[in-house]
Amino acid sequence: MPHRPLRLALLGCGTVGSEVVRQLRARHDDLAARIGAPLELAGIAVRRPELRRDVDVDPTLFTTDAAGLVGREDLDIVVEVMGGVEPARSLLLTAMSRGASVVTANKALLAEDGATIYEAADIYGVDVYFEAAVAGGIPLIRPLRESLAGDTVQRILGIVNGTTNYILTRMDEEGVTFADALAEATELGYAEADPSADLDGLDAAAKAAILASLAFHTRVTIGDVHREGIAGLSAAAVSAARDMGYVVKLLAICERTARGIGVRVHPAMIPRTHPLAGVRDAYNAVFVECDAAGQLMFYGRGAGGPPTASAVLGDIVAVGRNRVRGGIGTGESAYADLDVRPIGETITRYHVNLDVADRAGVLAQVATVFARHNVSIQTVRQIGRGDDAQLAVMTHTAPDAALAATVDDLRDLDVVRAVASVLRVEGEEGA
Ligand SMILES: NC(=O)C1=CN([C@@H]2O[C@H](COP(=O)(O)OP(=O)(O)OC[C@H]3O[C@@H](n4cnc5c(N)ncnc54)[C@H](O)[C@@H]3O)[C@@H](O)[C@H]2O)C=CC1
Ligand SMILES: N[C@@H](CC=O)C(=O)O
Ligand code: NA
Repeated sequence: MPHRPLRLALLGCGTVGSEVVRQLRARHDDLAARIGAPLELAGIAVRRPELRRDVDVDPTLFTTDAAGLVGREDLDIVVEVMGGVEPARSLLLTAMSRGASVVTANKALLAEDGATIYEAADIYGVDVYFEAAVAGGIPLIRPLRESLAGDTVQRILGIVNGTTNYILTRMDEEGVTFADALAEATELGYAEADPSADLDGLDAAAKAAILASLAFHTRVTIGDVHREGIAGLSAAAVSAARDMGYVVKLLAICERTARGIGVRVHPAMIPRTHPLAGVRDAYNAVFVECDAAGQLMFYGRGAGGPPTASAVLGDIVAVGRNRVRGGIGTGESAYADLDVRPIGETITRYHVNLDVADRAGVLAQVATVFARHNVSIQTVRQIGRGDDAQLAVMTHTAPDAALAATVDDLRDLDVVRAVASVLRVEGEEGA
């Protein structure tokens, strides 16, 4: 006997939402066959129903009463693509309390207060799926949640923000200024409405928190993530890295450490030969390093309407199948409850560019500061002469706290006119 149609409500109809509607319509019959029941759009919550959209929608589906829509008793799936913590959180909680499963692309909400959402799903016996929340169309959540559930993840290293990767690519390859590259990214529709979420690393930190939670079976929130954005990065630092055979990328790194886990987002230099160095423009790529599976790489479009909607539709099919067959999929797994350790305990390397006085004895003074903090120098070279003299120092690995204290003390040296740039160096051994 054919299954009754599954009723679906959409919250938000912007870049992702309108593409979800378009793809739902374009693949209606295939989706019905894959799920075992047709999907029926019951309503779309929007702010301005009169707005012209890229997709044809029956205007009677639009409502400005999102709370009324999710309060209905007859919904099977609520798809949230409006973004932001509130009212998205309250709307999803209401939807779940009425028995609907939830599909969301909202990394900000999940990284801020995923616990409330997962607990509600548990209480009401419904699904929460969120493949689109990290790295858009790239399947990454499901591999971590399901395919790798039998393995032990040691480390995740990736580029998870398309906007900043676009900016850094343009600065590195064409010498475009930061401001011009940002304007281009905005024009191309990669940047958030408020691009500071991209530039300050907030978007990447939310994604890192979600990835770390899944990989380490531990509740990690955005507040646990050490975060540095790219706003302070100079064109000079990017071009100095290029001259040395490195490229600067905004990285998200989640790793097991001696005493727990570390989760961080910051710009870093990686060797030009590293696979992540070739990830250009708004593309994302994520390495996952496991005990048994070894190194895995996930690559593709991390932003934009069509790829993100592809991830949303995949979740709709998964949730729909659970509805048709009965039962629910994987829920939150936070049993390991590992400690999120401070950035100071991270073992890493620094590359430091110093504007220095060009006279005898300067190198010795600089080297003494590194030695005082037990930071070993791998290479040091002088660039320029006289007023343009710079020392470029590459360290060996050391605790981040020791490296940071070294840089603080270097600033106090009379012979150091300025600390021109400080960048961590990643990806030299393996991924
Ligand atoms: N655009 C992208 O490339 C990606 C977006 N996402 C996530 O998907 C979600 C949606 O993103 P976009 O579609 O790009 O944003 P958008 O700004 O284009 O669309 C959001 C829509 O929701 C509507 N909305 C917001 N609050 C509302 C409310 N209270 N009631 C009714 N409508 C409301 C807005 O008017 C807007 O039309 C966000 O959580 C975002 O972080 C995730 C991956 C990639
Ligand atoms: N602004 C984000 C969109 C997707 O998450 C990005 O640039 O990656
Ligand atoms: Na994804």
